[in-house]
Amino acid sequence: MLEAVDLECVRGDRPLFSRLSFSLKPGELMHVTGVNGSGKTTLLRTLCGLTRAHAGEIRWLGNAIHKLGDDYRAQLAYIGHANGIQGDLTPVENLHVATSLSGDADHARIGTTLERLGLAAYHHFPSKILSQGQKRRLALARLLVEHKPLWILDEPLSGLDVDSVALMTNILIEHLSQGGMIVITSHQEIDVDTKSILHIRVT
Ligand SMILES: Nc1ncnc2c1ncn2[C@@H]1O[C@H](COP(=O)(O)OP(=O)(O)OP(=O)(O)O)[C@@H](O)[C@H]1O
Repeated sequence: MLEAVDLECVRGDRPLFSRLSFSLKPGELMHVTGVNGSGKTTLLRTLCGLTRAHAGEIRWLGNAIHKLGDDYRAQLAYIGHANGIQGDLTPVENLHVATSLSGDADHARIGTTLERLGLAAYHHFPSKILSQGQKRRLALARLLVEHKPLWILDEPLSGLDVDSVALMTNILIEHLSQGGMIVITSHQEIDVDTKSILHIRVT
């Protein structure tokens, strides 16, 4: 379980949010919403341990994440605004590189994952020739190659066409049905079972 207790974040000298508390259990998705600049990315980066909270604590399975360090980071996959794709490498090579530090990555799944995400035809091409939406799909493919219980996703649906949004939604639902947890920002609705969705708005 992921918990935030009385979290407060400040950027520069501007307070973004304070006294933010929630808990996210296996099989649950938290949809973070808010206007541009309200602090959604800051919240996600703080939950990953990449940005320090001004006050409060984040806990994973009851332990403060700053004490768990790498043991916590090994449990999560973070996909931010940037796709983190190396243009001269093929999609397969990119997935190898992106998941190389994951002890539990299943490289045998790379082929079927690229097929599922509609990228099989680009197997041998450098990734720089992919369109923006295809690059986003390649970035998201990492989720299916690694086996991380916690996905923290910043606008994963941005730039995706209608079919790709539906595909990605199915992937999110599958992860939840396997006991995974998801924290996600999106300016669009996420079509998952309302019983497993928590809404949080930063203002
Ligand atoms: N390194 C930084 N130093 C100072 N201020 C920052 C820094 N990073 C972000 N900010 C400020 O913090 C605020 C929140 O930024 P953040 O990226 O978390 O917002 P957001 O809700 O994700 O926005 P968007 O919907 O536009 O992606 C913004 O006003 C931004 O200018």
